[in-house]
Amino acid sequence: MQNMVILGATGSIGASTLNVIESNPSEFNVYGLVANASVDKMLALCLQHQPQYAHMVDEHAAVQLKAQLPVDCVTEVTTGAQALNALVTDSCTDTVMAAIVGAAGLVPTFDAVKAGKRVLLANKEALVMSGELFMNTAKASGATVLPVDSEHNAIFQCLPTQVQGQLGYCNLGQHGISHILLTGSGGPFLHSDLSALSAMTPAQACNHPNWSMGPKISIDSATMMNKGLEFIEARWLFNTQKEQLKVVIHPQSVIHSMVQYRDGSVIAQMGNPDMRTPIAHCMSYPQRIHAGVEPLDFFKVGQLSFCEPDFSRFPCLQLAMQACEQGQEATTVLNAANEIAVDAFLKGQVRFTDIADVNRRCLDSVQQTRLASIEDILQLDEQARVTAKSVIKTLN
Ligand SMILES: NC(=O)C1=CN([C@@H]2O[C@H](COP(=O)(O)OP(=O)(O)OC[C@H]3O[C@@H](n4cnc5c(N)ncnc54)[C@H](OP(=O)(O)O)[C@@H]3O)[C@@H](O)[C@H]2O)C=CC1
Ligand SMILES: CC(=O)[C@@H](O)[C@H](O)COP(=O)(O)O
Ligand SMILES: [Mn+2]
Repeated sequence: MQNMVILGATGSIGASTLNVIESNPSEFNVYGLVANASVDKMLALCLQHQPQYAHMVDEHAAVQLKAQLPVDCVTEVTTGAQALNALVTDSCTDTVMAAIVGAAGLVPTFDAVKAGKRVLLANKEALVMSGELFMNTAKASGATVLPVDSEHNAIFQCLPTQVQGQLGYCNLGQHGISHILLTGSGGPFLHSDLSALSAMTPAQACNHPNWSMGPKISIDSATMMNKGLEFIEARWLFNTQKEQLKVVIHPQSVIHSMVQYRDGSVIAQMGNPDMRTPIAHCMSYPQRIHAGVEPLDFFKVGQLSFCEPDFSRFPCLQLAMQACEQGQEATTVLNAANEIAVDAFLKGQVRFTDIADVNRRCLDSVQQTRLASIEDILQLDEQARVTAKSVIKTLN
């Protein structure tokens, strides 16, 4: 029985994870649930799953949750950074699902890695901000990091077993691998008129053709910043050189990514677009469990198609690839700027096309700094947020 802590329990990945646990009750126990401020959702989850701990980052939300839980409930409600650290590093915690959205997920995820836990990584922003430190820390602590993000999980499944055990420091060339082919759907605006993009609404941008996800990642898919963040994520997980990583647009999201070998073989992982597959894979690795996912029906799929990304339609993808080459300062700044720009777009404060402009202007301001610790990274993240907000003020 694995005791699981779910960071981001009230979100889309949180819900899929709890669904996989429900399908496999003898294998997993819900030990801790973590969210920010969604009291009603957390209350329902506590009543259903009876975790040992329910942690709310928002203190006010913790007080409300405590007041609403029945007195005989087994769940202890906690709040505060120390309690969150205690939960992810608790000797009873076996596995941490890292599914808080954005930079807010970095500290608890990193703490779990430092404590040598089995970490199922959905929170790609944590790696974008701290990739080198994150993977080095995992190696030093003995933590097992397993990629939940559908593409990275697919790549992982297509790699030789030996390489799977060397995440962060594997040498792909030594295993006959020539390229990693990172697939992306192209999002809801793949075929839209370029002149129409500036007027796209948050509802249109969140309307992903294949996946049902939280708002931030949905907007990132529409700008293809998601693929850019995933490019950086892949760079750290699979220790890739620039020329080993290619982005391929595949609108059906049936192939979730591929690994191309020197001898001409290409190994792909496929399945219906349902995050319960990669989540279940990580939860049970190296075994396989039921995920509750419909088997892929090739006769229904019919056709698979592919094309090259167009940077004039998706400037955010190009910015992320550029930042990846520049280094950790650039990827941290770009991630922070993007979080601010996406939030402003979702609130109707900027246009869809402004997201790339804010990101570009923040990336242009990047200076060389020393990022030796998580504290250094968080400080740079904070500065970049201030810059992004001031760039937004100059728009319109
Ligand atoms: N959804 C998907 O299919 C995929 C998601 N991912 C990645 O997984 C992560 C989660 O995505 P998704 O589930 O879609 O996001 P959602 O928006 O659906 O959920 C976000 C979760 O994070 C919590 N949260 C937000 N801010 C904070 C904070 N400051 N402190 C603590 N918790 C916080 C939310 O709590 P509350 O409800 O209280 O606000 C909620 O539980 C992202 O990094 C995303 O890129 C990767 C691949 C696929
Ligand atoms: C499900 C998942 O992993 C998302 O990151 C997904 O990849 C988003 O779709 P795009 O390929 O459109 O970015
Ligand atoms: Mn993905």
